[in-house]
Amino acid sequence: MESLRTDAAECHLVSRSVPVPAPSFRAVLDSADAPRTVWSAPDEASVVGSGAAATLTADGPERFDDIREAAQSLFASGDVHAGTEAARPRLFGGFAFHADSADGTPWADFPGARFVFPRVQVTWTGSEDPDESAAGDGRADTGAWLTVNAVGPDVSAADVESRLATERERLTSLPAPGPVDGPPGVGDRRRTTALGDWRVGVETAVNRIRSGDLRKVVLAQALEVDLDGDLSIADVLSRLGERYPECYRFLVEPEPAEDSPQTSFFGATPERLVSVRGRTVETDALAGTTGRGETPAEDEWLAQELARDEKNAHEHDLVAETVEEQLAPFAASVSAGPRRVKRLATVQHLWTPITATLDSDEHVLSLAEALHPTPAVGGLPPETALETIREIEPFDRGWYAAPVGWIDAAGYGTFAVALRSAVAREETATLFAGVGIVADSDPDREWDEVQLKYRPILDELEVDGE
Ligand SMILES: C=C(O[C@@H]1C=C(C(=O)O)C=C[C@H]1O)C(=O)O
Repeated sequence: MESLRTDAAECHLVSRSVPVPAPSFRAVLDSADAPRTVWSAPDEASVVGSGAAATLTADGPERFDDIREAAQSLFASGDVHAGTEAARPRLFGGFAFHADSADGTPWADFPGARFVFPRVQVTWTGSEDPDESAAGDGRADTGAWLTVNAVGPDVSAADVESRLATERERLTSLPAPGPVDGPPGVGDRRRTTALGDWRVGVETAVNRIRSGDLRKVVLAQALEVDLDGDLSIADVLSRLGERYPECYRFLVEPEPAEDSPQTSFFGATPERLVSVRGRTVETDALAGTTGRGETPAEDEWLAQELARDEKNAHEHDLVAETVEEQLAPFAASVSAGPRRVKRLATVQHLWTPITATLDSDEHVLSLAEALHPTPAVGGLPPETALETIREIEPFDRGWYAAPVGWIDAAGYGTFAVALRSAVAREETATLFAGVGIVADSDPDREWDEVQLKYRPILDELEVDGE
């Protein structure tokens, strides 16, 4: 394709890319400088970012607008030779769940919003693992690009091109990674919410729903675990990619405060909040959950039970209807596919794909702001649900269940809902999981569903049988 190029009289952003033989995802991530970034989505190129050429942060209720404005001014004057669309300048990051994000462990280094324009970026347009992508005819899909970015009043194209040559040398001489490490093992576990307190919380929510103040609320828990060994995020993300190919994988690692250890927020979430490309908007209503069976027949039976179950259907339909309503003011048309079951390695969900055509050009962040939090992670009515969450949950959600993704100069982008995730720091990891509460929710069944939703991450931390 024609190279993507934007020249401006006054250049503050310079970006250069070259095609490279696909390096190993794990080797690239392991050798990346802080702050590291990972984004990998079904049907999209995977990205590892190393360092930051620019970082945008914002706090408070205006954080979506503030990031959008800062991104537009960053992208306004660019000298960009991307070579391919997937390597064009993009900002990667996300938001805190609540507008007034609290500080303190484990979220101390996470502002209300933070986006990184990577200093060095590797973009895989083919497989992330060159060893696994060899086609039957012996030729591998080796689509990958190396990009070097710089931002500032004094940056020169010559400097960026020379850095690109150096980075290319470094990339081609990366040592092959060893075998994927096993999980580190889990020692002590601390729950934010004991079963008794959970029952009281769910009953409070159910009473509020029965009294008519609330229609649905999503209550979450956190589980802090001590790790017995080192956690390799590269290995965890690589294994999550194999087990959950239909999920959105992410890693956010903000610069730590002085002398503090690095905090890493990562996960593999099945839920897309929104993607915008041109005037096409795609989103998913995902809510209503059951487990996986031991056999294909049991799996099928569970899926059918889920599809028939009235409580789950109600929980789900509130999400699908609300998403459609929230998109309506922006859209010439909104259409929802038939409700179906999405089967993942550990759980099955009710899923309605929703698409819309915009009336006029809209920035993806305007749509992300309008949709977040959907009743799949917040509730209905939204304000009462958020108050209920604040009142009942004894911990700060931080970036859990909030939008993570990317934006580009055109205002296109994709955001996922940061579920099936954990925040790791030194020898501990804190996992998060939540469930939708409606009028006939049973606290003990909801408790079991929370435990099921810890599985994707816990499976990557526990040694078999722990
Ligand atoms: C809140 C979570 O998941 C959400 C809640 C679901 C439910 O209540 O059935 C299903 C999928 C997600 O929308 C989570 O995984 O933590």
